[in-house]
Amino acid sequence: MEDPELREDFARDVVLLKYVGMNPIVVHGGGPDITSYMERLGLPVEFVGGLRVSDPATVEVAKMVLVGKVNKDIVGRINRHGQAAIGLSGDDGRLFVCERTSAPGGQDVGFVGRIAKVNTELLQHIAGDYIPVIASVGADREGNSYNVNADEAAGAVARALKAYKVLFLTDVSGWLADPSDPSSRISQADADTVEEALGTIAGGMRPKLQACIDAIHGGVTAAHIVDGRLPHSIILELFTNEGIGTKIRAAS
Ligand SMILES: Nc1ncnc2c1ncn2[C@@H]1O[C@H](COP(=O)(O)OP(=O)(O)O)[C@@H](O)[C@H]1O
Ligand SMILES: CC(=O)N[C@@H](CCC(=O)OP(=O)(O)O)C(=O)O
Repeated sequence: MEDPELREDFARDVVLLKYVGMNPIVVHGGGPDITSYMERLGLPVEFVGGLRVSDPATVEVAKMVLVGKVNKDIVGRINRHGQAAIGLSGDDGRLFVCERTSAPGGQDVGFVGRIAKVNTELLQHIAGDYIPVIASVGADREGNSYNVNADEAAGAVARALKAYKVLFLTDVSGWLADPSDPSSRISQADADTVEEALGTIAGGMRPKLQACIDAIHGGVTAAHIVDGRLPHSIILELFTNEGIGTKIRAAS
């Protein structure tokens, strides 16, 4: 998603899903953009278990970059391809109620939020006519702002809406049995197998797999991890028999 041409293909594909009668909802992060602005401001960048350590200054940058830059870029592209997109963050219409969370193992990572509640009524209202595009930030009931991992946000939205499917775009070909071997993609797994493996998973794949499990346990039929570097990856995953990434389903 760092490549403008891929972002353009993505927007075109989301519009196509709407045209064929689906109600797509886009939830996005923008970790590399946040990192680049933090570096420009001289702020230290640190991740624990795939989560960015977030002091109040980091949360402020994350909010500015995700809501002001990344969200508007995606909204603009979808609009230009012929469907009206509505940009939202967890703050708008109290879409997300966040709670402070910690990294796996309990390590404090600052103002990193998990999503305790999604305002599904608002989303259902909007998603019938428009394409909601949601930035992964929000606040708690006291008004403290949180940086939310985009996979956690996407999983929570899918679960709350009991979406038919949730797709996670990333920068690898899927869940890899060996992270250093791109050819070791696991094409299908059930949620119990993923749960057993979770303790061994490092980096950004961990919140992604956790979000897949949460979505499946919440009634979502399938969660897919898809290579966002491939043009039209979401169409290929949805409309080909083979699929291109990792598909996770409930244990049968
Ligand atoms: N077993 C694994 N399979 C795939 N990726 C893994 C695995 N373990 C760690 N990773 C790392 O997780 C990263 C994807 O997570 P992340 O960078 O957060 O993705 P995104 O920003 O696309 O949401 C990969 O680029 C890879 O470095
Ligand atoms: C708490 C936390 O880690 N928040 C993420 C939010 C953005 C994100 O998830 O972006 P990607 O989808 O590009 O990884 C961050 O600050 O990077």
